[in-house]
Amino acid sequence: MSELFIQGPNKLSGEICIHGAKNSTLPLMAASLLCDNECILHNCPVLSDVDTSLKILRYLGCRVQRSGNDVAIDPSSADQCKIPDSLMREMRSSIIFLGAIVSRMGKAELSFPGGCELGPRPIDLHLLALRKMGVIIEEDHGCLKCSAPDGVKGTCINLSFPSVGATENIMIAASCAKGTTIITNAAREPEIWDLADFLNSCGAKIYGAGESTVVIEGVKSLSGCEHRVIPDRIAASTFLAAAAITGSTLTVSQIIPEHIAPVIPILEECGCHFDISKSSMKITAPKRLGRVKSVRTMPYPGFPTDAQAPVMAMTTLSDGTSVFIETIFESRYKHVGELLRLGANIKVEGRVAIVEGVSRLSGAPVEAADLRGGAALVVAGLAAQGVTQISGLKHLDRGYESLEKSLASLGADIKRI
Ligand SMILES: CC(=O)N[C@H]1[C@@H](OP(=O)(O)OP(=O)(O)OC[C@H]2O[C@@H](n3ccc(=O)[nH]c3=O)[C@H](O)[C@@H]2O)O[C@H](CO)[C@@H](O)[C@@H]1O
Ligand SMILES: C=C(OP(=O)(O)O)C(=O)O
Repeated sequence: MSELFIQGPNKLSGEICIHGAKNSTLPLMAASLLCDNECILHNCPVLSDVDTSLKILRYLGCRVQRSGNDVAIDPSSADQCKIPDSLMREMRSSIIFLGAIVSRMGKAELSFPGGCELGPRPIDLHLLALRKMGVIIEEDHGCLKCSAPDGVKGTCINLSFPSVGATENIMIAASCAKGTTIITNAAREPEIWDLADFLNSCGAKIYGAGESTVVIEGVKSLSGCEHRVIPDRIAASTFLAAAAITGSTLTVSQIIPEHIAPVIPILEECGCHFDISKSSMKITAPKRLGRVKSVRTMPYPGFPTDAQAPVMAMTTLSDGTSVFIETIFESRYKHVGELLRLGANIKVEGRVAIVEGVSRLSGAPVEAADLRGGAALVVAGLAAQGVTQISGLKHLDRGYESLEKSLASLGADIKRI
């Protein structure tokens, strides 16, 4: 298996164009199954999770074609309702196909999804909602056998937690349901808004996406459309953290600055300065970062849990003590043990991590245990003295397109061997 070798420290400079959002692309690909004819998605990142989604769509009988960052999906020939366990295990987003398959085929058969191991990641909210919408779901030895003999029906669903995936599954299932669905305490992440934008372009009637209450009036059918995926706010946040820890000035472009707004005040607190324009921002980092008092992960518009690890890596070289509180996932500190190998000083107590900034990190062999934990190791490695050797790249390849090429183009000494 290949590994990343980073020789640090090195400043970054220039401009990085941010790729399309993984967490938008995947639900959009699932939603395209509902359409009567071809959908074209632009700005799809080249990632292993996108490959997995393409495999699932092919398995279901769709004709799919990828050309660079454009993906064409023709679902008119879809005739299967099962997803094999091996594909379900590849990523969390495989579960988002459930609402789409059962809505289109009247039945679906799949198993529990994979994805980053961040502690328990149940799908009870997805299943509860779909059951309320008239879907019969039998759980048998890890297999979910689902059918909707009378079709999927609109209803009122109050989510006990604003789950991103559950909100997406309900929106997709509800788009062609009989009647109106009202989701209260819905997730408000930008990816929810992007999904609604795509479905509405296909003829759906979704109102309020991005707010806590989303109303979906079921329509008879959806046509295809052309859609551009929104930029990846977590990839952008990762590059900002990388610029900050290396004391760099960097322009991050092809972004929606508003989507990164929850991360900016944390970087400003550390002493970074921002020049923000319509679709880009320039970060200027100080020689030595200050500490950040506390970072609490929260559903959007709070600080994103997906940015916690890269931003924590950034604070390992801060002057002072930074505190992190992870409220979304039970076990999202797997990067801490690896950051300690690089010389960081971090203590974890349950959901709280306390980072005592050190004046120097030194390169060492480390292993990524999950996607954003891997990104944290890259951020730290860019500022560490000597060689940081990172294994476990399959996680990074799920979420960052050509990461080492992008960083090398900005001045980092980084190679994949
Ligand atoms: C592919 C994708 O878009 N992944 C993102 C999505 O994951 P995902 O959609 O899995 O995240 P959720 O918002 O559903 O999960 C948030 C919390 O709700 C809990 N929960 C969720 C569903 C459920 O049925 N029952 C339940 O208890 C989870 O265990 C977790 O503690 O949102 C997360 C939170 O922003 C991000 O970290 C992931 O990058
Ligand atoms: C946790 C993540 O992804 P997934 O939900 O696909 O595991 C992530 O993108 O950080």
